[in-house]
Amino acid sequence: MPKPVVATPQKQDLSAQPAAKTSPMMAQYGEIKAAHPDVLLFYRMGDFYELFFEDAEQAAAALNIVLTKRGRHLGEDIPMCGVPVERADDYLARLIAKGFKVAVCEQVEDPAEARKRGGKSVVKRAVVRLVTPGTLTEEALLNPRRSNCLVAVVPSVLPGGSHKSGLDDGLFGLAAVDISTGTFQVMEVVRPFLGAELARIEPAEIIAPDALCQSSLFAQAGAGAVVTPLGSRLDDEASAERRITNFYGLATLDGLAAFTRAEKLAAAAALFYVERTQCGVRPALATPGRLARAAHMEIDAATRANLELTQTLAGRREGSLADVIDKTVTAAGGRLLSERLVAPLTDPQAIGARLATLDFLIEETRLADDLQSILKTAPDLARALSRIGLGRGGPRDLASLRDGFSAAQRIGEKLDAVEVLPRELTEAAKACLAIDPALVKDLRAVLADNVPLHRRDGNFIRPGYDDELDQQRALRDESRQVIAALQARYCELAETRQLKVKHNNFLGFFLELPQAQGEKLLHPPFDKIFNHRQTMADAMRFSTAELAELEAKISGAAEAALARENDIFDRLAANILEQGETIREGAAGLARIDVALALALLARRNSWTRPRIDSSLAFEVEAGRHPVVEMALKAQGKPFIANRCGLTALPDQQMAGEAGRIAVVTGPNMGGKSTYLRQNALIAILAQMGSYVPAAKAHIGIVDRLFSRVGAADDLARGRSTFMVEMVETAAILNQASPHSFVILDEIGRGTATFDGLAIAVAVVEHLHEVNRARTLFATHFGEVTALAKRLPRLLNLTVRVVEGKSDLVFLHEIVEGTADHSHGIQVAKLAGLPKPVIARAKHLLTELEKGERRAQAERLVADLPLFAGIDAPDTANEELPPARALIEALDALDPDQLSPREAMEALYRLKTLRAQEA
Ligand SMILES: Nc1ncnc2c1ncn2[C@@H]1O[C@H](COP(=O)(O)OP(=O)(O)OP(=O)(O)O)[C@@H](O)[C@H]1O
Repeated sequence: MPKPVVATPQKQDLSAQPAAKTSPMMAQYGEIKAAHPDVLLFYRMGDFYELFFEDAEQAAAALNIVLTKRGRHLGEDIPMCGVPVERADDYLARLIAKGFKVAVCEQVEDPAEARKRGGKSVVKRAVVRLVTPGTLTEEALLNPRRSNCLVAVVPSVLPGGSHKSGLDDGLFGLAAVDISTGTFQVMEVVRPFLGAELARIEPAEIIAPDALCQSSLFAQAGAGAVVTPLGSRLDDEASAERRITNFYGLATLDGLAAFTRAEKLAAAAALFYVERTQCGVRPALATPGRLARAAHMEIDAATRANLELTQTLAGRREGSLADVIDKTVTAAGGRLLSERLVAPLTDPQAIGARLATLDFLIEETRLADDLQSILKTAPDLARALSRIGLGRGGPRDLASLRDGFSAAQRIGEKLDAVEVLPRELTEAAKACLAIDPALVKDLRAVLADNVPLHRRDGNFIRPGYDDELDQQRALRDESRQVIAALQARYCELAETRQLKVKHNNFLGFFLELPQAQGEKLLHPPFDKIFNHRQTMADAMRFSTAELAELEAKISGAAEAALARENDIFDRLAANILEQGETIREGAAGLARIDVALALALLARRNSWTRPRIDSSLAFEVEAGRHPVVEMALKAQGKPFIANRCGLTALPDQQMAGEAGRIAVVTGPNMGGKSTYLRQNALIAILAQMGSYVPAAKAHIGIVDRLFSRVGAADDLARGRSTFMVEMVETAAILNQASPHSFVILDEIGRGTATFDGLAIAVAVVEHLHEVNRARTLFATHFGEVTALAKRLPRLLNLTVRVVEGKSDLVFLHEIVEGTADHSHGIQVAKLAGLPKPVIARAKHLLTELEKGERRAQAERLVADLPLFAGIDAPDTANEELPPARALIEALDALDPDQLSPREAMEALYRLKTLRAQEA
């Protein structure tokens, strides 16, 4: 995980030194470094980027490269290290991954120009770009299948402003920009949801006002991103609007979505940072779209991590749900699939539209296969376009666009030929066909078959395309032939066969031959023709007047040819950028098709079914499976046992209001309880992202929020023990879950003393049943909790079946109604290989305990206590509402999208008051 980059004051301040003591180059370095104190400065010198002073020390340590020295400053050696320009991307990637930021400083004039100003003049240099984790564009620095977002977080009310609750309870504007693809989204979010939103976006970098960065906010909700303080450079609302309109060349913001103040501030902050890091070059960003939070299933950061949606708890993609379901064939498709997975929809109609696409593609297998094989030829259009937009594109990016456009065209035509298409595919096909076919033609005609990565390497324009270029190339190549002839002639003259014509940047063309033969050329008559240039360990180098003349001619022709190639490149790039928006939409269309094809293929191959989705509180899954565990078992040749889950409350169980059921799942360790809990949460996620699901049948009433308390990990970095983490997460659930939520709780209370744990588990179940009324799966080892079913009408007891053999246990992994008779903990311990004497002793103790008083006490705790002690059961609508219920209803009545910031603030205060009453 990248560490936050902290400004490191540099020891040297060269700009403050008397000029006489500092070389002109070091003075220039000092001046540039002073303007970029908190980043590593890559200072271009010829074919290297050099780093000096502390930058050199830090980079050498981080990159494991040699630290040398160059000259002296204030009587001390200047530490230096360097990376070759050719391999700079690799080194940059490693530095960025370690949390550094880098300013790339280039020579911005020809050294010849500098020489004209006098012998001691230094070549002009300038920082052309700041490379930060959230503003990357190069292929080598990016993960192709992950988006790379920069997120600006701006509080609606700044701390120290008129409102005391600026940070803790406030409203935030959030702007997420991915300059590698040009996407830009803004939203407004209240403090309790900020963590979930950041966890969804998984930003590479967060920028925020200083006060916010210094607060504990991002330590809790930063999703591991590098956090960059914005300093005091925060616009007011009017300047924010101006910044946005200026960026897009618009007269007003009216044509875009109606943004709130916080959203405008965040969008402007993001644009400010993008312009700053790109040193004034404007990436081709889409205009910001507004994201309504309520449109997505809310999944908090802990739940997202625990369910291992896009990465496992160990931080790897293998073994995550995304890894198992991702059958996309393009990088953009992979990114979109992950985005959908972490933001399942809540609108049944929108989900239905996605499912209709899958229905169609599952039916039309031939067409689906054809489309997928075309898609396999489509490179990453969005990222190539973005690099071209930033002037960082190379010939391979043009080739990617050419191949991508032609794939889009073929896919568009194929879909267009189908009579009745689902809406999503009609729209995607239209977007694909909107890309101007002339562009493809042009690119095909212009680009050579094999093109280099960098423009500087030349030879990317097809021979025969441009007369002038062909002439320059002929001249260049002819001269090369002349050189070959010269080599033969000089061999004769020097009476050796070992003479070679070579080239380097320092000498240009030169002749090289072994020292033994070279010696002779230093003397008459040879020295009239051959001018000695260098003596190496085992070779000597010479030049001749004729070679120098040719050198000038060749480099002139080569330079002219390259300049001509670059002119053609620029013209093409300009044509492409003119259609940037259309191309981006076409690329998005291809990604949507890729995702649909991938999900259709997944459903077809694994016999997944179409879920029924509506706005009820249903939760009925027949023969559900855990996709990741199933896949892992399949690899070992073992079957996965499918299980039913029914949490829909019967009408007569709902009492005064809507509610779902709670299933208490008991059973032995290793029986499959956790798998069962997670698989049902994953089925809800898959269904709402618009995928078929691993079940024989599924009916899911929209889940608006998904909560989980599973797994146990200390959060020592934040000073929380396992039990504390467990309780914090449980508190969040009990305070926030509603009947429309889905909750999975695994072994609440196991992290503390038995009685405390049991008491907490019982109280939590009661609260969930009476107050939250959410559809819930509650796994526990406290068998006593099952007794609650006698008192709580919507409670259901499930257990995992095991068969106890003579000497061991057989796990059937079958979930059935009922309760576990005992926990089999000792048998599992035996299976795990605990020493025999320990097992024997434990068995003995267990018998004693089961006979004893403690057990009876525990059972009484659950069975004999007054019904719902401490909880006011809201069983008639006319009774005065208990405050927690009132709070939930007040929350339910709110529609955040309809509130002005002021109304939102007022609502927040109302809620706080209700909460205070409850306490
Ligand atoms: N439905 C199933 N079909 C086949 N194998 C399963 C099934 N469910 C679980 N398993 C296997 O059993 C193992 C244990 O499952 P799981 O972790 O869910 O058990 P558990 O009851 O939660 O255990 P504990 O109480 O110790 O946490 C899994 O790793 C998997 O290999």
